[in-house]
Amino acid sequence: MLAGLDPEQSTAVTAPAGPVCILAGAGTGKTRAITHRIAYRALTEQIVARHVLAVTFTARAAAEMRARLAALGVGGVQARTFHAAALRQVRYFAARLLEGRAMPELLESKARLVTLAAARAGVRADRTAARDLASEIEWAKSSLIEPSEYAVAAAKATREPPYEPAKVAAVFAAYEQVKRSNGVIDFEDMLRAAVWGIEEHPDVAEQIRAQYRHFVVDEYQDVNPLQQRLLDAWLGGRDDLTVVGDASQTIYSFTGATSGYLIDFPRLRRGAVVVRLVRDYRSTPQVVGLANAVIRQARGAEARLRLELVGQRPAGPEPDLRIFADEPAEAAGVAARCKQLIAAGTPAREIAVLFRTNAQSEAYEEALADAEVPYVVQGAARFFDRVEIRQAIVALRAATRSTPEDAPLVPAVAEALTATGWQPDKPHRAAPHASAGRRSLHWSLSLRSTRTGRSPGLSRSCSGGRPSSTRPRWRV
Ligand SMILES: Nc1ncnc2c1ncn2[C@@H]1O[C@H](COP(=O)(O)OP(=O)(O)OP(=O)(O)O)[C@@H](O)[C@H]1O
Repeated sequence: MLAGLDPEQSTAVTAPAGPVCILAGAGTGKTRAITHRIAYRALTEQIVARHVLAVTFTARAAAEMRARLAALGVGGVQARTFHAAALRQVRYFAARLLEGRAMPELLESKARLVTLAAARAGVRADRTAARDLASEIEWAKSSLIEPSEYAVAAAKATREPPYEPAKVAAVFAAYEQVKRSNGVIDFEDMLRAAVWGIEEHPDVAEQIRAQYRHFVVDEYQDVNPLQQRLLDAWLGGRDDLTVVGDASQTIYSFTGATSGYLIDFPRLRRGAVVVRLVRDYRSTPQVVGLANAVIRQARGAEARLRLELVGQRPAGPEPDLRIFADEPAEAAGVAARCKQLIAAGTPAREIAVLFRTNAQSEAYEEALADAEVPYVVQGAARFFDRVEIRQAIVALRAATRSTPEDAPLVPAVAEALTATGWQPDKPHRAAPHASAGRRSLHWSLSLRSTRTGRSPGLSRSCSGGRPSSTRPRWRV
């Protein structure tokens, strides 16, 4: 279990029961460290695997952790997100907590009810405004802030609310009422229900604490006050807690997450073992050096836990860091660079453009289409979940089936797409770059020919969306 670990990872893995804080930079093997720690303790019979609750940030990370533990021969560990763990707990204890009442339905998205609540509070909110209001409500609820406290708290946190704070507070209060009268709860309510179940029901608390005795929290720099409260409720004053995080990777502050819990962990948890993982196994020393140089600029509390990473891989080319004024300029710069590389002989398929969230693909797709650089969007399952994309795929399939062998496919595709409600001549964005994350019909597909059953060999890229006289509407 200890072979294949570096000295710092070994320290983390073998640290005794109690608070352990693993400060781990990107690519330093933190997943290896925490899975090995759980497995090592289980296999040396310090703990029983089914008493471990490992909380991850995403369902994908939870699945990864379970798979790695299974590969190490350890089953039975509960690896879940805060939401999944809370939902399971509330469902399990529903009969006791709800005293026979039905479990309320869980709202997948706040948007519809926020729009209703805004109307009730006398605030006119279009879709974008409703989304911004929903984010504000989410921030407040994750930060344990009630509607009556919102205005003061928002000012203190230097929020930039979409309306004046009193209006947001009114929408927030109305939202809570609308939700109650609709008999539904949102994700934050579910976490609150899990907290309330433990804090107010000693029998529930006892049963949960008997089940979960050892805790691991991944991405601890992005925990919000509501999640921390749930963690504290689970712990019930015990301290067998391993947290893993990197203050320099805090990315969810706008939703209420705070790296404060990670930063204060060594001070607040007596006897905490603190381990720093700084050997970066993923990137070349050149890339690691650039990352260090960027992170060195950090100021404030995060800077105290800053990690200086050491690249472990063979040397590679020097990366080129460029800074742009805004996202469209950055996307245009990336597209221009791609064009330049292709003109110099680099095959397009050897160029990758990476971005953090799927919503950002819009800016890049637009810039690449404008620069007439062929592209394929890959690995973004959610892209294919978009309503317009699902409609388009259905339409394309129908078109390939109904088009005669020798007829050009493209008009049939356009026709079929139009039948789905898409209007090629209608601009899809009033202000193209004003709202990051808005979806538009601007896409690229790689299709298998259903008519021949063969792969066409080249990807068919269609660009729709903003009509332009200089840009062909369809390219195949
Ligand atoms: N001690 C080690 N020796 C050699 N390679 C290692 C070691 N520890 C981790 N690695 C390699 O480093 C890479 C990152 O490991 P892992 O996925 O565990 O890291 P991580 O820190 O969880 O990653 P992330 O940056 O995504 O959070 C993997 O390819 C892993 O095999």
